[in-house]
Amino acid sequence: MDQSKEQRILNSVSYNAVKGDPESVLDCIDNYCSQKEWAMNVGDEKGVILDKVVEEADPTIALEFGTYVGYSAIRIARLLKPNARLLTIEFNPEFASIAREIIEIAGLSEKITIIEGHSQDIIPQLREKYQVDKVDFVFLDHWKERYCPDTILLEECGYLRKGSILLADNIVYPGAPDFIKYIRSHKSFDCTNYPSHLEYMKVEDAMEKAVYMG
Ligand SMILES: O=C(NC/C=C/[C@H]1O[C@@H](n2ccc(=O)cc2)[C@H](O)[C@@H]1O)c1cc([N+](=O)[O-])cc(O)c1O
Ligand SMILES: [Mg+2]
Repeated sequence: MDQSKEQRILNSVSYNAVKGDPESVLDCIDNYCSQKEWAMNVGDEKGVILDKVVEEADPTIALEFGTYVGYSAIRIARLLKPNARLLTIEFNPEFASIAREIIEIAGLSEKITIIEGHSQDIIPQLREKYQVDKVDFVFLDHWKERYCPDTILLEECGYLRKGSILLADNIVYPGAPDFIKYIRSHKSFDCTNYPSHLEYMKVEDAMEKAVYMG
């Protein structure tokens, strides 16, 4: 059976990236996906917005929904301080195993924990199974119709604290209208929109930052 696109991305990283160098892994994926096969990584343009918000948050505990092949997990984890860690939730076992290998090549396996499963099943387990008390930063990049229910679940489970920062990808394309409606009308969230473009394309997109005010 011929390989998947995600396997071909791993092959390209494994062949071209410098082991232990996260930047070279990111560059390799961006080059492959802009020149050979498009893939749904946050990419190099929106990636700069992600970097800035992660630096602003300076999280000890970061959470990501939607690992895919690990591109944004590497982008986030490369900026974390020594004792900080990223938990990233991935539902598709093939993507999870490819992400694990790409993250290993980047030399960031110690800082990133990939949790396999559905976000709505994992979120309630974060306290007991993963010793999470509060999350300082959350990157939402999984199924767009899950952004809103999962944000509500994070709040209900008590993982958000005054100053917790959420950042959501794809606000324009594919879009997350129910999430935007909810978060912008919620009194405890202070929202900022960051216009940008869809990864590797000239299509309009945007990211939304929401700071929890407690
Ligand atoms: O659809 C998009 N993203 C959905 C991502 C889904 C990922 O989240 C995982 N997951 C993990 C946990 C879950 O609970 C559910 C899914 C899935 O297994 C997949 O790895 C998307 C689409 C476009 N696009 O141009 O079409 C552009 C983008 O930037 C996108 O992010
Ligand atoms: Mg996305």
